Amino acid sequence: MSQDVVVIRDLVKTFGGGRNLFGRQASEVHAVRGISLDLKRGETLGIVGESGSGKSTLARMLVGLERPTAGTMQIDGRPWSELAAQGSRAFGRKIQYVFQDPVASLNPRKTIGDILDVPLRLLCGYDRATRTRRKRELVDAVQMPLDTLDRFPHEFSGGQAQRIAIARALAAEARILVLDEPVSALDVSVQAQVLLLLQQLRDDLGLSYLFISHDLAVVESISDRVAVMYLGEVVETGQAAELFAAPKHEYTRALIASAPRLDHSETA
Ligand SMILES: Nc1ncnc2c1ncn2[C@@H]1O[C@H](COP(=O)(O)OP(=O)(O)OP(=O)(O)O)[C@@H](O)[C@H]1O
Repeated sequence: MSQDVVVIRDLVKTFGGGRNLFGRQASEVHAVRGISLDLKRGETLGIVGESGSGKSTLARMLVGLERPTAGTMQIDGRPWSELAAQGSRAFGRKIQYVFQDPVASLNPRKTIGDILDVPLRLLCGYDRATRTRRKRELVDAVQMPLDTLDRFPHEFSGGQAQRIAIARALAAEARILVLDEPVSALDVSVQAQVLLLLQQLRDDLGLSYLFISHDLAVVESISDRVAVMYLGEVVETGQAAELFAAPKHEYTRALIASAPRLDHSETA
């Protein structure tokens, strides 16, 4: 069996380009311009690039929220087109999306128990007893107390809410997580705790992560490999430590030079 859980080939996404109200050709936005990438089982692939480089568009296509203009993707051994033909739930069992703003991503009117119930019921079809057991396991897996299940999203800090969002992403036993700026909204000390939890979960459950961030220090700390995106293209990929220590592409060098928190200078 292939070690690659995500295979992306020549992926393109173009927005717009149709005729406008006056019959004129509207301008096209080339958000993703022919990307090829692989994500291996158990690996964290960091995706970096400035705002507008196409990171979120890539992520949204992977999880089935956006349809590619051209190219192919395979998710956990299944062609993207096959999952798309089955509807959005087919993606949910294979690949899950964790958003930047954890509190906003949780329904404020539902308890955490009810929020976790949704994927267990709709994606897995579990009976009530199994759902109850799984919900306990899930809050435990993200190191939250059991009474979390009876509380509402607003009762939690940003870091706790992100743990809950991660628990929800794990509910349907998808083994691939697309993490889109998952710690960017959190204080630095909380970021470190959530990153540690993500690493533990990855190792314990054999997860694979596509980890998107504009924060190079965060990406370097968690990623095995890194892909650098610029204007819709991947301009450089490499092992995280090597790529940050000796960037090959001009854009990667500029990105590192403009990042205040990443210090690769020699200490005397
Ligand atoms: N639905 C859409 N319709 C039209 N253009 C879009 C749409 N979504 C994204 N774009 C454009 O595609 C390009 C890539 O955007 P994308 O959000 O993927 O970049 P990003 O690297 O994730 O940036 P950010 O870090 O700001 O989210 C941008 O020029 C953006 O304006």
